[in-house]
Amino acid sequence: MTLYKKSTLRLPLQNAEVWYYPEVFSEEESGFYFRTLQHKVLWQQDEIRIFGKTHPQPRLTALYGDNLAPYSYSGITMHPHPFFPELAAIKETISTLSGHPFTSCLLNLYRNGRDSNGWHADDEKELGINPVIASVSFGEERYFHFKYKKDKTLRYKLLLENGSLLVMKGATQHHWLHQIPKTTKDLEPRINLTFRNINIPT
Ligand SMILES: O=C(O)CCC(=O)C(=O)O
Ligand SMILES: [Fe+2]
Repeated sequence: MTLYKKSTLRLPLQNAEVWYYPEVFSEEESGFYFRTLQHKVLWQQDEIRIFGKTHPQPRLTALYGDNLAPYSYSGITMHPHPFFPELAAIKETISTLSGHPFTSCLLNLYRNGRDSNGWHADDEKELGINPVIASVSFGEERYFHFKYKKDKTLRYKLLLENGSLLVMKGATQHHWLHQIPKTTKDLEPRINLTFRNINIPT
């Protein structure tokens, strides 16, 4: 990565600290990482339980980590694979830029516009009290929606562009939900990487 020159944007969300960094990676770097991740990541499709019925998760996922800490959400427990060089290089770039270390990366592959990620907060106890979540996007642009927990009419959305970084920190996960909605638009695949600190349960 060359020196980061683009202006960062702080999103106007109350009781939250969310920053958007466009073009952290150039088009060329983003294309390289998209292709490498698409082929090298051990993608899986888990079954999730919603209202007692199981459904295949509407996207592919994978977990990579520096430690063996498992990560559980929506009734799924994921076990990490070790980092490979290109993924470790992205982690280093994002740690340096955001000023935070990360142990783990949860990846999402949205194959087309029908793949999605429903309303949730990244508030699992393995993440600690005020987690820093650093989310990188490669490939197709998708809308990212926020909804305030106490007043569901308070909403915000932004387009996550190829090569961008979104950082959520502070009290964000306590007060806001987020999602990647489905769309009927004919979309190309998108890869998202969310860097996190996942602690070994005590
Ligand atoms: O794909 C995205 O940008 C969001 C992913 C996400 O919210 C998550 O994995 O927790
Ligand atoms: Fe999330």
